[in-house]
Amino acid sequence: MAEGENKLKLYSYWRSSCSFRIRIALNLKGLEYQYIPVNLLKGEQFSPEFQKLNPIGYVPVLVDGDIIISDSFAIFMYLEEKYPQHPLLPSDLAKKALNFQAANIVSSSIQPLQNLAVLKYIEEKVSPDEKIPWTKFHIEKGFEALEKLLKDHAGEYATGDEVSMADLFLAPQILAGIERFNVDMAKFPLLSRLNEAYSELPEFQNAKPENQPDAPSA
Ligand SMILES: N[C@@H](CCC(=O)N[C@@H](CS)C(=O)NCC(=O)O)C(=O)O
Repeated sequence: MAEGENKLKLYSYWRSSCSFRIRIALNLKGLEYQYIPVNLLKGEQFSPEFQKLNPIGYVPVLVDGDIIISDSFAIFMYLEEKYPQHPLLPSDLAKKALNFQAANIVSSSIQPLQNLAVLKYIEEKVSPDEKIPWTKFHIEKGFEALEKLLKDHAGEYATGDEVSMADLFLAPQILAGIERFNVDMAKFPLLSRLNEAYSELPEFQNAKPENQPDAPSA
C-alpha cells in the first residue's frame, strides 16, 4: 500500500460547523487524516463524485478504508467505537444520554436551521434581511435550552470535568453564534464559560475554521 493510502480521509469545508465537530474528535483521538476540501460556496457538494459519497450532499464525510460514513453524529459514533483511545462518551448511562441530548439539540434543533441551503432559501424567497434574525432566533432558543439542561451537570466542560461528545458539538456552534450570527453571549453565561475552556485546548484550536487548509487566509 502506498504511503498515505491507509490514512483516514475527511471531506470538510473550513467554515462547516459539522466538519469542525469531527476535526476535534480526530485531533483528540490522535488520528492523522487527509483533509479533502469541498467548497460549499462553489457548489462542490452537488458534484456527482461527491454525491456518490454522500447522496444528500453535505460535509463532513469520513472515509476509512472501504468504509464511507457521512453525518457528524454517525461519524462520531463510528470513531468512538473503532478508535476507543481518549473515550468521548462517559460510561455512566445518564451522563451518556445527556451527551446525546445536548449534541442533538445542536445537530437537530439548531444547525439545520442555519444551514447554507436554508439561508439561501430565506435570502431568495423571503428577504436577505431575514437571514440573521431567523438564525439568531433559533440559535438563542437552542442556547437557552442548553443552559437549562447543563446547569446542574457542567464541570470544567459541558457534562463534567472531562471533555466529551457534547463539547465537540457545542464548541463549533458557540463559535458560529458569536462570529457569524451576532448572538449576544452575555445571555448565556455557562456557554460563555465553556467557550473559554475550549479556547485553552489545542485539539479544539487546531480544528477551528481559520486553521484549516482551505480557509481564505490559510
Ligand atoms: N446532520 C448533518 C448535517 C450536515 C450539514 O448540514 N453540513 C453542512 C455544513 S455544516 C453542509 O454541507 N451544507 C451544504 C449545503 O447546505 O448545501 C451532520 O451533522 O453532518
